[in-house]
Amino acid sequence: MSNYPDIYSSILEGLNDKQLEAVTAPDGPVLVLAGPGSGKTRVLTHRIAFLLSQGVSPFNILAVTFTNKAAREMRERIERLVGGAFGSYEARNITMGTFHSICSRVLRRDGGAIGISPNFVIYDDDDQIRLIKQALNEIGLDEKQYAPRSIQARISSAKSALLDPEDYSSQGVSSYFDEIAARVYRRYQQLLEINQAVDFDDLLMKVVLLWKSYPDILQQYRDRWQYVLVDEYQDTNRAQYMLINLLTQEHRNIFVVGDEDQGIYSWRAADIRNILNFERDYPEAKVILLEQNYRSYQEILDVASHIISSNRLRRPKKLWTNKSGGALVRVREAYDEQDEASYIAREISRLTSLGEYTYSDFAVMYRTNSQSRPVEEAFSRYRIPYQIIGGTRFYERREVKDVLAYLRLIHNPHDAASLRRIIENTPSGRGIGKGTMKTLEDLASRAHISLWDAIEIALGIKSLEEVGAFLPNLEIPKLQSKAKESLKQLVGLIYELREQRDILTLPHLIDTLLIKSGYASFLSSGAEEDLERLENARDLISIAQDYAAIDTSEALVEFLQEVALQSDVDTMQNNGNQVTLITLHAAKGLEYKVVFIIGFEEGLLPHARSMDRESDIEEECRLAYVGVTRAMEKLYISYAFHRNVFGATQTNVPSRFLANIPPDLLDGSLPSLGRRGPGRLTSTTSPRTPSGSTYPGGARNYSGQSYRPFPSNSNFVSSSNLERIIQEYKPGDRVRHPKFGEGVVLKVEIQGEDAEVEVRFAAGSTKKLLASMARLQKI
Ligand SMILES: Nc1ncnc2c1ncn2[C@@H]1O[C@H](COP(=O)(O)OP(=O)(O)OP(=O)(O)O)[C@@H](O)[C@H]1O
Ligand SMILES: [Mg+2]
Repeated sequence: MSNYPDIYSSILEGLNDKQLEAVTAPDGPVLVLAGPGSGKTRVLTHRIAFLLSQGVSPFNILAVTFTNKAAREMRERIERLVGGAFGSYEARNITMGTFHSICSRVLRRDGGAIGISPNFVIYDDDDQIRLIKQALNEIGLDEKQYAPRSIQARISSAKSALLDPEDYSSQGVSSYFDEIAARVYRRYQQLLEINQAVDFDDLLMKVVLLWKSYPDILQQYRDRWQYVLVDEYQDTNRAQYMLINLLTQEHRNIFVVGDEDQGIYSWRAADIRNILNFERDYPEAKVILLEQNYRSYQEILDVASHIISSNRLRRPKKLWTNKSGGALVRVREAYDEQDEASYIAREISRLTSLGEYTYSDFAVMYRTNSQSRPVEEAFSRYRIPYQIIGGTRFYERREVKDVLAYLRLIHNPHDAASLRRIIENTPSGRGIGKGTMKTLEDLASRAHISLWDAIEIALGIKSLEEVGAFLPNLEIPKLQSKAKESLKQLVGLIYELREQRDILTLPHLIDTLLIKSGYASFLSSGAEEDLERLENARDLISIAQDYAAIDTSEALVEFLQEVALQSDVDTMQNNGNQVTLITLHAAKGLEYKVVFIIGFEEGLLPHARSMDRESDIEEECRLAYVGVTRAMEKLYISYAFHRNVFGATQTNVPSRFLANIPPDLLDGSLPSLGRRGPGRLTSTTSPRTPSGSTYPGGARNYSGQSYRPFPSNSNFVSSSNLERIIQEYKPGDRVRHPKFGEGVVLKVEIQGEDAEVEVRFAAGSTKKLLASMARLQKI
């Protein structure tokens, strides 16, 4: 470091030798391969600051992150690192964001060359499904027989592999279903074009197409982005790989960081082989391995290493840290998901009341979104503030989508998804019936024009020639006068709002559209629900304040793009003092002082869907590994004996991923059964593991009990559970049953391994219930 003048000290200070080597590497390709928490993201951030300090213009730097939030944080960090020396305006001019947001900008600017309107709208998942249904319909196929979701998945993977409909028909088809998908893909793509829309995968694929077809345009981008940096490189797909490759082939200033063990997006066509290809494509690459972990205590790392060690398709890697003396990783068997959630709530209350932690230090992680519900309920009972990442997002709320549909239509009237949404939903039908819509859609379909054009033609505002559909034999449908009137009003409204766009700021425009469209009065019944919806709709106005200072056409583009490309994690707040509830997938790259991973069970982690293929199981293992390595100080892993899945009670066994962990690394019971090999968690007895304690509130820590294998018979209750039941109910207790309501316990009787509880319900009936099955709640 002494070779560098003082001015660089903030950039280089505190880096270890390997990190320093990466940050200060000379121009040319660099690959940083390293495990979680070893400072890859930090190195990438400091590398950018270092480039700036070397006189590289921020305009010449492109940095790709996995979420927009990560990009924002990286930019702020760089500003802080270089701020004093170079002025904070520097970092603002770096191009930084996700692949999708960067590609969206490229297409907006240069997509015209390959026939993409600069006003294109971005279709989300919902829009895509609607369009696929429309395509199926038009081809005469039944959407019940050919699930639109499965077709969407095929189209998406075709696009990620850079196969257009023709390529896919000729190369990607291996079954009858593929053939159907290929036909739908073709029509779907045409419909996107007519709607002047692109889907997420198009954003990437179209830029590859653009750059491949127009070397002069590619050259402009090569000249512009002379330094390209990519975080989380293991999760790039074929299209992303091509984008980076096209950009950097010439100048070869490519700096990527990644970890093969953390590849968790192969279901979105990510390909870990891109890391291997890197060394093939850039044989002169400098490869740097980082080994020291700065995030977690050794106790956590040891557990992580044992979990990932069962994967065969990997190079062994050592993780070490000089942070030792932390707590052992806690493993706990819960009775069911409620018990699991209550335990977490109590533990968080306990730790915060000791003053050691605040709520924002905690995260609860899970495999599937639906697992968050019991945790939310427990947190409400314990008054623990939380934020949930994913779930129903603000932008997915009906009223928000309705207002966005108006905005999208103002931006681009050819977007039929938005037009249909407005006609069908808000405010109630707009007086345009199904018959009229069918007539208009038929016209659009036959003439290969947008729905908007079809409406204008039917109203006599435009002729077929004017919209570029010269079909002399096409009969223009006659509409009923009432429908005509309603359509005229709608078209007039959109024209009027488009005029307003040129006059008003974006927040004003939204305000105006709420009033003129009748949407505000539609929601003004005064009912609680309507008030809330109106409030949400109006929240868009305050969000749009960020764009009030720029020209409204441009603001609208930026605003819609931000909304369309927002990921779950982007909505996460850093400022509130609240616990984070997040899926394992979304937790990538993040860190928390205390992490709870719930549902460490066969069927959830690994997920039932991934049981068939070894490569899928390995991906689930990496997912578990990603989760475990998010923890800095304390880690809790839990699995439940019973779990309610879509209304049915399942009896699950602990995850096979626990099987490779030596018991002395854990505090709590270890399901040693699984150690006989993956997938063979059959019943047998297992050694008793010491530890365990009682928790406030009188609930037991099952980890203090010997591990009991659970036969699939769900009446079975382990002795620990039996103890709990007996402790839990006594005559006179007031209880609540989900179906029978409130009642009083009259009698508790042991029945083999279970207990029978007799309850008199307030409604009058007396019932005998098996304690293990009844889902009684004490009140
Ligand atoms: N040299 C260092 N000195 C002190 N702290 C460091 C150092 N390097 C990294 N850290 C800290 O260690 C933590 C992990 O770093 P970072 O997030 O960059 O790791 P990563 O390799 O990107 O992890 P992941 O694979 O999970 O994305 C961060 O809190 C970071 O600030
Ligand atoms: Mg990282």
